[in-house]
Amino acid sequence: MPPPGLPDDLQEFKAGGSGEWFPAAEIRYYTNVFLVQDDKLLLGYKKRGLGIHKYNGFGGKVEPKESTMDAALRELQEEAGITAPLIHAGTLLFVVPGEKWAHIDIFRAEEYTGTITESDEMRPEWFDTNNIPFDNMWEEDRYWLPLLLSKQHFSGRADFEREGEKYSPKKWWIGIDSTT
Ligand SMILES: Nc1nc2c([nH]c(=O)n2[C@H]2C[C@H](O)[C@@H](COP(=O)(O)OP(=O)(O)OP(=O)(O)O)O2)c(=O)[nH]1
Repeated sequence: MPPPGLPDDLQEFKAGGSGEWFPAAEIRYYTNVFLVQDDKLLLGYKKRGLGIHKYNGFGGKVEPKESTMDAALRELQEEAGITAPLIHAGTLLFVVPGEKWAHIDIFRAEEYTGTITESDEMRPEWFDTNNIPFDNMWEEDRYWLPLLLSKQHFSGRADFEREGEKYSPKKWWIGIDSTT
């Protein structure tokens, strides 16, 4: 059974952790873009802000009156210097008690135009898809990134406890959309 906040028609893929899901809160929208070419994945090393010193896709907050797609394209341009046709890969709810829920629309791109460029926020780096730096990423990314790579549409939720800038995973659930 999917946790609160996710659609009902999901097939469980990975779940773990313990305790209760944190209570509902207001939702804030984010984007995250992963570029995949052959057996290579482009990640960015985050130099500031949420997730500092972790590798992640390129993305950020959706601004008021901006569509999610426009936000994803803007962040990809700002953080990696490129533009790309984006395919919706899945969604993730990232929950921290006492904070707004982050609803993250996650996109995959397979081609791009422009020159991959380091920005103030991200240092881009290519990784082999069988050598992804999961130990230096958000904890639950290891569970859903394989679904992004295998082109299976997913939805997930991950609840974290926060102590200062340290986020510890508490409970997570990742499902595959049964229509894919
Ligand atoms: N892969 C992954 N990404 C996550 C998780 N949680 C989470 O917020 N993110 C992403 C969503 C966004 O792409 C990014 C956080 O956005 P941000 O705070 O850098 O937003 P921004 O670029 O608008 O920031 P700023 O300009 O205000 O500094 O981290 C997670 O658990 N896994």
